[in-house]
Amino acid sequence: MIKIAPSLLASDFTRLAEEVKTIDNADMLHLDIMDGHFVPNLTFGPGIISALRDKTDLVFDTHLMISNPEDYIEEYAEAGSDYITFHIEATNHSHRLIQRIKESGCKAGVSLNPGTSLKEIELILPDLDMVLIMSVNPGFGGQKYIPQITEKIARLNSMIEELNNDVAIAVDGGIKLHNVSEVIEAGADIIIAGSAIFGSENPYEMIKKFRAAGE
Ligand SMILES: O=C(CO)[C@@H](O)[C@H](O)COP(=O)(O)O
Repeated sequence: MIKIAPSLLASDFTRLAEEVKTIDNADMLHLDIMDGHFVPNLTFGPGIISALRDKTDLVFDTHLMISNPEDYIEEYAEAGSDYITFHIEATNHSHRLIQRIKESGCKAGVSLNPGTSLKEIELILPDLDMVLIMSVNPGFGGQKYIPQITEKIARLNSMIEELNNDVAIAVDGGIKLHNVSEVIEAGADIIIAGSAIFGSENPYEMIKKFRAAGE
């Protein structure tokens, strides 16, 4: 079953609580944390996550696009995250970070920029709950899907099958109705989409269409 995770980045920040209600048929809420350092944009922090926590039952999927993620794990767990994902490019201590995320009561994910090889995560793959493949360069919504990423998803899918493990593949960036099937066929389990969902006339119906593409 494909999971749909609308990215809050594309919502109207003046009406967050109402925006979240428009997507209550999704599975997860994707929360992009940007620090203006690891990526050239700034978004929001744990205060917004805790403010939204009692507004929805969606699983909170926190994506740390920040330098020094080791300084913030517990804070984002306490704010109400269910998953915490950090970037492999942002730390020299990925295994320790995974352990800390799990100790904080969350599921652990790691994300890879488009130019980062899957080799970087080979040794930590058995310990992960999710791998988040960036299909655009992180920092901004509304960019175009990078076509080579489809092959990367398929290779990751084979690596996970070989391990015989339950690691979810999430794909993030530039996913629309016209290419969602390609991403799902390559092996994605979680579709993260911002502008295609929050930018549509009817986010609820758009989620239904995304879901149908995976059936
Ligand atoms: O993390 C990011 C971008 O850095 C994504 O989560 C975007 O928010 C996805 O937006 P669309 O490409 O779907 O508009």
